[in-house]
Amino acid sequence: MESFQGESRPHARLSRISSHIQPHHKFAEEKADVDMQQCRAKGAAPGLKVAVLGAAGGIGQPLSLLLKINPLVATLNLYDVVNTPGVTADLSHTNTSTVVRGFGKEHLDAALEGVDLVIIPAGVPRKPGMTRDDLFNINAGIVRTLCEGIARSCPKAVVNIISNPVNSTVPIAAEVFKKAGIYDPKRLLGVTTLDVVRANTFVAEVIGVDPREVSVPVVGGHAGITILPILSQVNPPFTFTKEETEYLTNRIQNGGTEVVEAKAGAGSATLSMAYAAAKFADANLRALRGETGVVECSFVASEVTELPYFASKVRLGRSGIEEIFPLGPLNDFERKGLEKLKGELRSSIEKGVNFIKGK
Ligand SMILES: NC(=O)C1=CN([C@@H]2O[C@H](COP(=O)(O)OP(=O)(O)OC[C@H]3O[C@@H](n4cnc5c(N)ncnc54)[C@H](O)[C@@H]3O)[C@@H](O)[C@H]2O)C=CC1
Ligand SMILES: O=C([O-])CC(=O)C(=O)O
Repeated sequence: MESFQGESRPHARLSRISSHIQPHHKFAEEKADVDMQQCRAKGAAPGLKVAVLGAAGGIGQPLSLLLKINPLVATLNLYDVVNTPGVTADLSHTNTSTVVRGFGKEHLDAALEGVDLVIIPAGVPRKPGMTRDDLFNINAGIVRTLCEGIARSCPKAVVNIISNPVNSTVPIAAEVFKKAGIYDPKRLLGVTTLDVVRANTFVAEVIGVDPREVSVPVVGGHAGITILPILSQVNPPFTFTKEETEYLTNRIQNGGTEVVEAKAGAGSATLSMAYAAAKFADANLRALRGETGVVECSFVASEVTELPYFASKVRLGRSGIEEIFPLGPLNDFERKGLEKLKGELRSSIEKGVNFIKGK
């Protein structure tokens, strides 16, 4: 069993080095509580504290790297049940001002203390032939345990859930927070950004523009037909043929499976997911810092449809979600897709809720 809590931080003064030359895993537990401000590198913003739970995984590692180079992140806490010392030591050598601290299995509460944004990519990924729901039995318990830690240590944090099946893990997180009496629907967001990233990429290929200039809302949930791209609302505006619409919808809905099959047993999307999660985290952080007009798609507690959770465009602010936008005008194809997804999405949501309510 791994028990690790260490930190790596920039040294503002040479005289401090002596206290940092011990191997990371030898750091005493209380050392992690040293005042961060006094050790922050010159020029570093007194910024936000972010925790990644599952930081040593396929998503966790590149996501942590992208957060380490985000100037809005002052402190980055890396938590995993294995391999955090190595990932922490490695990442700490990148010369950005973000302070990196590593936490092993027994130190969940310390990893979460005072954190503003928690990102959860912990859990098992799919292998070919599996659905995301096949991950429920393992990942539901992992998400529950981690959310219980959040309730104890940083009940006001904004929480981004990546662990699959997102259609169930977000309701699981909500029920854990309700049980603990700290639930705030504005602060709980399922990460569906990869669906938007894929939609923008695939659409850009069809219409022949830079993918960074394309914006497609993707609504519903994050599994198969519950992923519903609203191609009629693409920006820049474009009219797709029936064939293009079917091809793009199918490719976006099955983007995850495309990667799972290409990786042939070695896991699911990690690099594109880390990119998407870092993009979504950056939006959350900018909003927490007071930037206005930050809009992203996310799977959240919602009244946009009759379902209790639904992904759609949300406006982020200083306290999490400030506004959930209605779906806007849909064409026939999209209206049918919306009706078709509701049954599956409802049962995935109920499965998550019942996992905590014990039904
Ligand atoms: N929302 C989305 O769009 C996407 C979600 N995913 C999901 O993200 C999850 C992680 O995927 P990968 O990083 O590829 O898997 P991975 O197996 O490479 O990494 C998972 C990490 O979680 C850690 N872990 C396991 N139990 C833990 C616990 N109790 N506390 C903390 N850490 C724990 C493992 O030690 C491992 O380092 C999977 O459930 C996958 O399906 C993947 C891609 C896209
Ligand atoms: O497909 C998977 O299992 C991982 C995932 O959620 C995605 O890539 O969208």
